[in-house]
Amino acid sequence: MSLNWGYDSHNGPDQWHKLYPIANGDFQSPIEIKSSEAKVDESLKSLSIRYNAASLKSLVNVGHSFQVLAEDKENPSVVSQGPLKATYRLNQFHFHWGASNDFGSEHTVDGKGYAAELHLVHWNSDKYSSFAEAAKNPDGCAIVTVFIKVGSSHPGLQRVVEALKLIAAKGKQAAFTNFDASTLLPASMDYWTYQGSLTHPPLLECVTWIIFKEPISASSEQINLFRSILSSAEGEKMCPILTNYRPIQPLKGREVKASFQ
Ligand SMILES: Cc1cc(C)cc(S(N)(=O)=O)c1
Ligand SMILES: [Zn+2]
Repeated sequence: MSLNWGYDSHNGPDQWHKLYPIANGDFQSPIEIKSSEAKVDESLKSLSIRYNAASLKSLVNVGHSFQVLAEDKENPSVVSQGPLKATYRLNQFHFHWGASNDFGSEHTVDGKGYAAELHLVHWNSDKYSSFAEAAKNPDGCAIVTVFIKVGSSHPGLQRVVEALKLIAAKGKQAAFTNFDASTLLPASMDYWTYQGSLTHPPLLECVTWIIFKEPISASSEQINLFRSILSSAEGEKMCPILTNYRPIQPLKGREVKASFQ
């Protein structure tokens, strides 16, 4: 199935509104986080993240990124507390990046972009029976987000980037098991949170965003391996995925809360 959207000039974020009018909605993501304008909310609980290495099963090249998929029936990996009023099950995680290390994250902080951004995608399994059903509701999804800056090599990320050679072409899938996603989280649990949307089509406004203040570090070589996967299928002209981030969207009066001073 060829995508009707992408990140090129002819099918990229500026064009998405033609097929997905919600692209101009009031709760779109990503956004710029202006740290001085975030409202410290003392009532925000600390986040409870319980990841189970048995949850993750496979790695797939979806043509615009790669995803590590959870089998979310048994041994679910879950996030709860923090700004959330329910328990949210891990569905998958993936990354966004750019053609150079100077940009590539989707959210920005005080005008600064990071080299890449990790999205750990969860759905409200207390209220809904699947991610697809949850994504139709404002309280349906919770995406835990970790910024990635260029620095020392990240041991946890190394297993992920080494597996990318197995899924170089679009549509390729490989087993990826026994991986504890909590190795990708920063030391500090301080976060910002706001209500927004999925950051590519269908752009549904169903997400409680939970964005850690502290980035993790990855080496330039590790981030460069993200750019080694292809948007082309086997046998087609090889086309590396050099960029897959949506630019920041208007805040439209939304409040960003901070769990920290
Ligand atoms: C369309 C879509 C689906 C999923 C699972 C996740 C996203 S994102 N990039 O907002 O995390 C977007
Ligand atoms: Zn994403």
